[in-house]
Amino acid sequence: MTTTGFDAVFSDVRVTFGRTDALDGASFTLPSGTITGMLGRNGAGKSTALALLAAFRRPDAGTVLVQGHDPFENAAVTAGVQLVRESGDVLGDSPVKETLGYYSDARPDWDGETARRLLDLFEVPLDRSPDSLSRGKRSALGCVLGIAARAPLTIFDESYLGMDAPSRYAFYDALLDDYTAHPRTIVVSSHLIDEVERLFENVVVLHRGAVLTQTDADDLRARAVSLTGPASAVRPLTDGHAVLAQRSLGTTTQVTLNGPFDPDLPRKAAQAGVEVGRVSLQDIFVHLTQEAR
Ligand SMILES: Nc1ncnc2c1ncn2[C@@H]1O[C@H](COP(=O)(O)OP(=O)(O)OP(=O)(O)O)[C@@H](O)[C@H]1O
Repeated sequence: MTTTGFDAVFSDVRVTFGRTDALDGASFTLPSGTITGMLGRNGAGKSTALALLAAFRRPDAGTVLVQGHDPFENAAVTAGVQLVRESGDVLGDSPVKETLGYYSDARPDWDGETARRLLDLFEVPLDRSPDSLSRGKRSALGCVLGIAARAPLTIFDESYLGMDAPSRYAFYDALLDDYTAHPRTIVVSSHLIDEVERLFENVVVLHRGAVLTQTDADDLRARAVSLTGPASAVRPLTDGHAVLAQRSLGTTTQVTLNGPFDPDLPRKAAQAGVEVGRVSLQDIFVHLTQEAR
């Protein structure tokens, strides 16, 4: 691979199915050589956006550029884009090893040794057909193909949901290892945000076809904190802050605050015996999308 990955730019993209706007003026960027989490509730437009990157269709309005070019019917671009969907893009009724041969011919940066090592790790037999495998093994096959293709733009569209938890964690580790050794642009869409958030450097949150926020993952994490302690000590610390959530157990209260924060908050909290904690991306995502409703 001669690049650290393709970048992609969506500008005011609209895709309509009948009376549904799957994408409704979505604009965001996938920077080259980063892992971006594509988040959104059911029906937010994630799969539609990812299918545009893979040139499965053209937008009805706006532009999608991959490495500066319209990917649609552009073989030079699509040769470098790998979309892994849960349904899998494999030769369903032929042995897995034939799919490997197909990828080896079609993908310029294909690494057959990595594919075989990971298929062995996930215990996917080479002589069985994908159609005869369990859902989890089929998902694992798709994920392995996605990693071993080493495409400059690699997209995992909830491709690992069929896998059990140990297999999913093995996939996240394998993806990070391979990405570290061979940087490229990766997009991961998922509902399991708690599990995958450690992968993300950037986050795009889609909501009803539009971009709610696009940001560095650490900036998004820093947008909220939790305060836990006796209700009487926590309450004064919330003054002047937006409270995203609040819950109490006995005399202990936990509030989630949205920034910007009083720079003195950590000192005041320590003095009051209140614990300041991180808020997971999953919780921030839930708050963001609830607010947007
Ligand atoms: N082929 C299609 N025909 C009709 N409507 C569609 C089609 N594809 C998507 N849609 C609609 O477009 C909207 C966005 O769908 P999309 O699959 O992109 O969302 P998503 O964020 O991937 O959802 P999920 O997390 O549930 O998979 C939804 O309202 C969906 O019903």
